[in-house]
Amino acid sequence: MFNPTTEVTPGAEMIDFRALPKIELHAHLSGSISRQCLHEVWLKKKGESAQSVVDLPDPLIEMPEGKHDYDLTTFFPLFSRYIYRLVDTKWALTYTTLSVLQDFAADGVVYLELRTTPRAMPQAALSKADYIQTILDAISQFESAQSLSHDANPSMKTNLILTIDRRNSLPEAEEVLSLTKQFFNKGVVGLDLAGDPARTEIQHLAPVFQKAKREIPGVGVTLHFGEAESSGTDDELDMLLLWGPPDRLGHVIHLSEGIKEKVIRRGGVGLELCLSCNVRAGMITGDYGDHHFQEWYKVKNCNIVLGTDDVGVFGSPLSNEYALVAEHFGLSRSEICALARQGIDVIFGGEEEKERLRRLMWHE
Ligand SMILES: CNc1ncnc2c1ncn2[C@@H]1O[C@H](COP(=O)(O)O)[C@@H](O)[C@H]1O
Repeated sequence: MFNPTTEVTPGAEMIDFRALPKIELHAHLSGSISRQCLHEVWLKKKGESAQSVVDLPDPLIEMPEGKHDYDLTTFFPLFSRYIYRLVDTKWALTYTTLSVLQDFAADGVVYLELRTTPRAMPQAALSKADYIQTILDAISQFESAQSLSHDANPSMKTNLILTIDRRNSLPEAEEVLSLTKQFFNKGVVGLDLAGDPARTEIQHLAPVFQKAKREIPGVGVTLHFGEAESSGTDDELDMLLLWGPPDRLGHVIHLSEGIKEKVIRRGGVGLELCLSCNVRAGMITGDYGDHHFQEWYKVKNCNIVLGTDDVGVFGSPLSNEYALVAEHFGLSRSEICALARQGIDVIFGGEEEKERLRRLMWHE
């Protein structure tokens, strides 16, 4: 039923990148659904003559396997125009979430923080709170099945981060904050800022992020940071560094030298770097070897965590992200293991989970 993407390239020392225990902290739920899984949802809905798919092409035609060249103008509409029309019932949400969890676990992910934008589904009588509860139930179902299985692989722990979209009005963002409060310590561990970086008017969201840590002690804050030129101005990035303040930053592409210094001076900030997403969506100039991974890798007091962003769209599982780094930046086996372990200190999942990861992640 599930079909994890396979694109693992052997590294210099023949590391089994899939077996390497990995931490994934930057994965958007709806963008992580495989095309095969979307196709299965489409087939079921077609069979039921569901209204939402009457004029909706088959995912395997709309997003053929091998097509990964979405850019920032074609990428965001894919969700509103297409994926959200397929995933619009409780059944589809549960089915696709289970598939995403299965794919990450099969790829050797041992700790996952999935992020998602709470979305009401009025036609299915699902509120935003129901949306979150449905995903949390799927996670519990997956974790119970894992604990019963005789699989020798370490099990994958999953937590949820709720996304505030840059398009959100203040009341909409307040609602995400209050949902975070409602589900905090019940599977939700953090708050994210994401969405189309072309939307540059975001100052109105400041009070929500400033309130987050005050009102929810222990909550994690991660922000998409300098993802595009339009969202990489010093004005925006200086403002974002005051929001929370953030524990982790996503993408970190368009940063002036001054902002880079401020990030470094903070110390211990988690940097969620998504190589294939950035290269395939043309968010950086050049190819993998030109990725800013190489620059940040030299900075010793930040914690780099590789992420897939949207593996269903960009087609590169986390094991492949590690293989790419080994290949393009010449990391040895022990350096790859040390890189994978950098994520431990910046998870939002608590001390006990950090201890579990310290025990099970490879040292070399
Ligand atoms: C280039 N990478 C990215 N940059 C910014 N936002 C992104 C993103 N990839 C995904 N999203 C955000 O996540 C939503 C889909 O997942 P959920 O419905 O929330 O699970 C998208 O609508 C977008 O707002």
